[in-house]
Amino acid sequence: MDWQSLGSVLASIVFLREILHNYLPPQVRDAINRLTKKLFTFFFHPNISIIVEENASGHTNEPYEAIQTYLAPKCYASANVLKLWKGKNSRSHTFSMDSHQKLTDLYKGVPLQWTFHCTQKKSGDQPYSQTYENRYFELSFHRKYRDIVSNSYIPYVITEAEQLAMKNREMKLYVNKISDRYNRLWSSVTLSHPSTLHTLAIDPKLKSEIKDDLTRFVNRKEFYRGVGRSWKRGYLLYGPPGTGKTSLIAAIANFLDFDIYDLELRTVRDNSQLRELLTSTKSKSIIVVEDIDCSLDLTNRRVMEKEKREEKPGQREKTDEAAFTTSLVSLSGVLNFVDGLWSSCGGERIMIFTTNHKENLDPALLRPGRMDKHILLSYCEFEAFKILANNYCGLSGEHPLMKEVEEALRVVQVTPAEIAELFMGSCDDPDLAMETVLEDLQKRQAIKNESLKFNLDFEILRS
Ligand SMILES: Nc1ncnc2c1ncn2[C@@H]1O[C@H](COP(=O)(O)OP(=O)(O)OP(=O)(O)O)[C@@H](O)[C@H]1O
Repeated sequence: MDWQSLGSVLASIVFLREILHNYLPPQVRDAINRLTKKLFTFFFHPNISIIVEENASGHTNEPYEAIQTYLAPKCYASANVLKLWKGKNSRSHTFSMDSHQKLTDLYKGVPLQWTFHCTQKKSGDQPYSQTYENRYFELSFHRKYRDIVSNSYIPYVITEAEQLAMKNREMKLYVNKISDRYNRLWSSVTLSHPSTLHTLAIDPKLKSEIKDDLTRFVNRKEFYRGVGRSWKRGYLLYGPPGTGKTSLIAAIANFLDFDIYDLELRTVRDNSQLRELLTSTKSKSIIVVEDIDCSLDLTNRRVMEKEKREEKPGQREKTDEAAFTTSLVSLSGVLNFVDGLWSSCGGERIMIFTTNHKENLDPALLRPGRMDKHILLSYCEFEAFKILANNYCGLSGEHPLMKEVEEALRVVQVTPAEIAELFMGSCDDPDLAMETVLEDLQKRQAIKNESLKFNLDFEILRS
C-alpha cells in the first residue's frame, strides 16, 4: 500500500467514526464498539492461558501432579533443557522440563502449548517471611478452543496421567515436616521396605487373620457405602519394642500396594493443622502414628494452656514462643482425626497406631470404629522362630537343636528383633546360628531361674 492509499483509508476511518458518533443511537454505538473489541482481541491477542500451581494453601494440587506425569514422557522429545530425576529407591528415572521450557501437545488437531515456570515467592507479607519455590504449569491455546480444552482435553490429560501413574506406580512414604522449601505439608520418598507378610515372624494363625481382614476391607467399597460408614479401618498394634510393629506396617503396605503417611504428631502445630494434613492424604494409603502414647503429652499441654490463660503482662512473648515450639494437638483433635468428617473424603484409608503401652491410652481412642482391630505383637514363640530361622538361615524346621530351642522359648521372653540379631551374626552357618541362639536362650533361662530363686528366698526370709 502506498502513502496515498493509506491516507485515504485513514480519512475514510475518521469519516466513518464521525458518522457513527453523530448519527447512530448510543446503544448501536456500544454494540459496534464491543464487536470491534472482540474482533481485535480475536485477531491480535487470540491466546488464553490456564495456570496450574503445584500448591494451593499447603496442599498439593492434584491436577499439577497429573500434568507432570502426563508431560514426563513427552518433554524429552520437545523441550530444549530438561531435568533428569530419580527418586531415592526409585526403580526408574524421569525427565521434567526446566523453568521457562515449552512443549507443544497436539490433541484432536488442536495445538496446545505447555510452559513450566519456577519462581521464588514469599510465604507472607512480613519482612521475615520465608521464601519458597513456586512451581506451576501454564497452558496456552487459541481462545476458540476454550470449550474443547475444558470439556475434553483436561479430562483426557487426567485420565492418561492416572493410567501412566498406575503403570509406573511406586509406593511412597510421606512424612510431615514443619514446612519444606516448597511450602508442602508432606514430603515423600519412594518406599521400598523389604518386609512382607511372608517374611514377618508372627503366629501363622494371626497372620492369616490379618490377611483376611485386609482383603475383606479393600473389597468392600459397596458394603461400606451401603451401611453408611466411611471406607476406613483402624488398627492398634501393641506390644514390647522389637516385636515387629513397624515391620507389620511395611508388610501391610507391600501387601496392599498402599502408600504410607508417617504422621509425627509432635511437629503438628494444632488441631486445625492436623485436619489439613489429613485432608491432603490420598486414597489407598496407610496413616501411621507410631508410639501414640508418647506423641500426646496431654498433661503438659493442659499445664501450658492454663499458664497461657493466666499469663501476666510482659510474659506474653515467652508463652507464645512455647506455643510455637510445642504441639497443641489435643485428644479431641486426635479423635476427630480418626473418625471426623475428613475421613469420608475419598477412597480407602487404613489408620494404624502403635504403642508399647496400650494401658496408657485413653479408652475413647480404642473403641471399635476408631481402632477396629487390636493386634498384640509379643515375644517370639516357636512358630515365629521357625519363620526367622527360614528367613535368615534357610532352615526349613528340621534341625537337631530345634526341639531344645522350642522348649527354651516356652520359658524365656525374647523378641523377634533379638533373635534376628543373633541370626545376623552367623547366618552363613546354620549350625553355628542355631547353637548361638540356643546358648543365648539358655543364658536367659539361667538368669530367670536365678531371679526366681532370689525372690523365693526373699519371701521365705520375710515370712
Ligand atoms: N515379627 C518380626 N518378624 C520379622 N522381623 C522382625 C519381627 N520383629 C522384629 N523384627 C526385626 O527387628 C527389627 C525391629 O523391629 P520393628 O521395628 O518392626 O519392631 P517394633 O515392634 O516396631 O519396635 P518399636 O516398638 O521399638 O518401634 C526389624 O527390622 C526386623 O528385622
